[in-house]
Amino acid sequence: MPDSPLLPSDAHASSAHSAHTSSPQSTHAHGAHPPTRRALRVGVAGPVGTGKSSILATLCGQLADSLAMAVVTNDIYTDEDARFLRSAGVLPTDRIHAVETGACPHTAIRDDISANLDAVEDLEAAHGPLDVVLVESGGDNLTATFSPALVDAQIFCLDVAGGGDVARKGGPGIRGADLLVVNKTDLAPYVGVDVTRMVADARGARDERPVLALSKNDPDSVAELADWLRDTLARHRAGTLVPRDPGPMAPHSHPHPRP
Ligand SMILES: Nc1nc2c(ncn2[C@@H]2O[C@H](COP(=O)(O)OP(=O)(O)OP(=O)(O)O)[C@@H](O)[C@H]2O)c(=O)[nH]1
Repeated sequence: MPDSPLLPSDAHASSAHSAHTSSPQSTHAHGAHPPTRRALRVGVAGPVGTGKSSILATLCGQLADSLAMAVVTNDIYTDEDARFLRSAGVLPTDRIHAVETGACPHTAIRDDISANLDAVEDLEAAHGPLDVVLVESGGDNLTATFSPALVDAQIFCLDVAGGGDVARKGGPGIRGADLLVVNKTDLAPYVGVDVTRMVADARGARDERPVLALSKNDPDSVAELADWLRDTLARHRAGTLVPRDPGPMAPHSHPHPRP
């Protein structure tokens, strides 16, 4: 993260949405942001099928009555995730915007974030002021993370069906995301995973940053997820939330396809 308190996303926001900034910039600590009315942007990343869209649906279902929310989804070739969320009926359909990345999912959330930034800003212009915009990454591998210039906080999602040892395998999302979700805990008995052990492994890999054992079928864990988002929004509003970069993905290349 750069030392400057003004991130690129703030530069966009402050020109497009300066009317929503609630107070002068003189009161924030070094590294933190000024108190702001710009929507909190939260990214949700993780391997394919771990439950990212379901987390968005759960959060909207819990909070959309009390917060102004919108969603951006990313898929490589389709708008499947956006269609799932629209059919879930948790938000008005025009608050759900699909980005078709046409490339590895991490490209659009980390390397060239312009399509996602445009989508977020279009939603804010059409429906603002918003409280929260959730951005779902396309399903990727363990090393995909969001640029802190796109999101203010990020959730990394694993599920028990991927195996109890995944949390030990590390990677920037597991290690450094603001919240690590160990999802689908209701399936643990069927896949032979000890959730307590998996969560302890995850905590060990994360310097005690938060880990949430979640099942969409377990109301207590769903309430904890909603509380985390409310708390994160409060810190964003107060200017004390500092977007942190979990780190880049592992070195890799994108070979040109054969003609
Ligand atoms: N049993 C159980 N199933 C879940 C839970 N959360 C999600 N699922 C199911 O897991 C499957 C995948 O969930 P999605 O939310 O589509 O996963 P995703 O990570 O968005 O998938 P991609 O976008 O394809 O990477 C669906 O069949 C969900 O219903 C959970 O807490 N418990």
